[in-house]
Amino acid sequence: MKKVLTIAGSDCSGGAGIQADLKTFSAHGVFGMSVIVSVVAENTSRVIDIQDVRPDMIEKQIDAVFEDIDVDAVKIGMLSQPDCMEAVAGKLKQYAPANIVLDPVMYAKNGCPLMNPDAIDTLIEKVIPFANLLTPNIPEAEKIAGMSIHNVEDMKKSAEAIYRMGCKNVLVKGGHASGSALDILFDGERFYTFDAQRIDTKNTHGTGCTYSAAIASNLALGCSLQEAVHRAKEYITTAIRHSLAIGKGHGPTHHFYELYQNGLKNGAEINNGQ
Ligand SMILES: Nc1ncnc2c1ncn2[C@@H]1O[C@H](COP(=O)(O)OP(=O)(O)O)[C@@H](O)[C@H]1O
Ligand SMILES: Cc1ncc(COP(=O)(O)O)c(N)n1
Repeated sequence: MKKVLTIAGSDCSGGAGIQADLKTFSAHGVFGMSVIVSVVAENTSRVIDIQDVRPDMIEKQIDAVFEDIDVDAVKIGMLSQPDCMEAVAGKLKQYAPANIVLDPVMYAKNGCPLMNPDAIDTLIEKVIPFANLLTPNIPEAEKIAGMSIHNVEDMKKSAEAIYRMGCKNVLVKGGHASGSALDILFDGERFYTFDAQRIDTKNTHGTGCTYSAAIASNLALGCSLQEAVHRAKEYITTAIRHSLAIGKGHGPTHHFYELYQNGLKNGAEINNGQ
């Protein structure tokens, strides 16, 4: 069985973070493992408080996994402070795992901050260079690239700027744009587009977590990057289409193995081109 690790924050309400990642791993039939970087008291409406795990404890969790188990892919989510980022970066250097997918989480869907804005330089200098794939949404791509994004051309320009920071591939996600749900992948040479119908729902808590965890699962299963993103786009579109009206705010995506299989069989209306 393929083994996939998430290094991220815990969402006690179950829709995002570590919890979304582990549900996504199970739906893909891979063995999920987790290193908790922050404990977040949050729900579908608000973030109440964040307690970061001590950096040496983050390092020890990563050691515990890697000294014992071969890891086929790593998904990295919420890293709230520079010292968490440095702890993770040091261990990525030490263990050099394959297939690192980095989702640079900055805000929850309700607008609450999950990353200290002063940590962005550390993210860029210390963590981004380890990523095989970075998956910013539009506000995150704007912050990292230092530019504003108004259209697809701007998404492409931001992807090029972020690529130059040392990650091997960049996927700028269009969930925060209007029109169809269009994502742009840049591999340093060419752009690839992954487009799906926008689903009219407020229940998008955990979409970015789910998507990056699905990409990491597909890479662990041996897919090429383009195939991994294509399949993950089908997975996230199906998970949003069947998202759950749980809680009073932005409800979570739905992870359900049979649903995933049916979604794939029915073809989840994904167009990918170049
Ligand atoms: N309402 C929607 N309908 C269909 N796809 C969506 C919708 N909202 C987001 N997506 C897709 O979900 C994935 C996650 O994107 P996004 O919501 O931008 O990330 P994040 O959770 O990091 O803000 C992307 O593939 C995006 O295109
Ligand atoms: C612990 C944690 N990590 C990440 C997110 C953002 O989730 P998303 O951008 O996928 O809605 C979150 N709300 N909580």
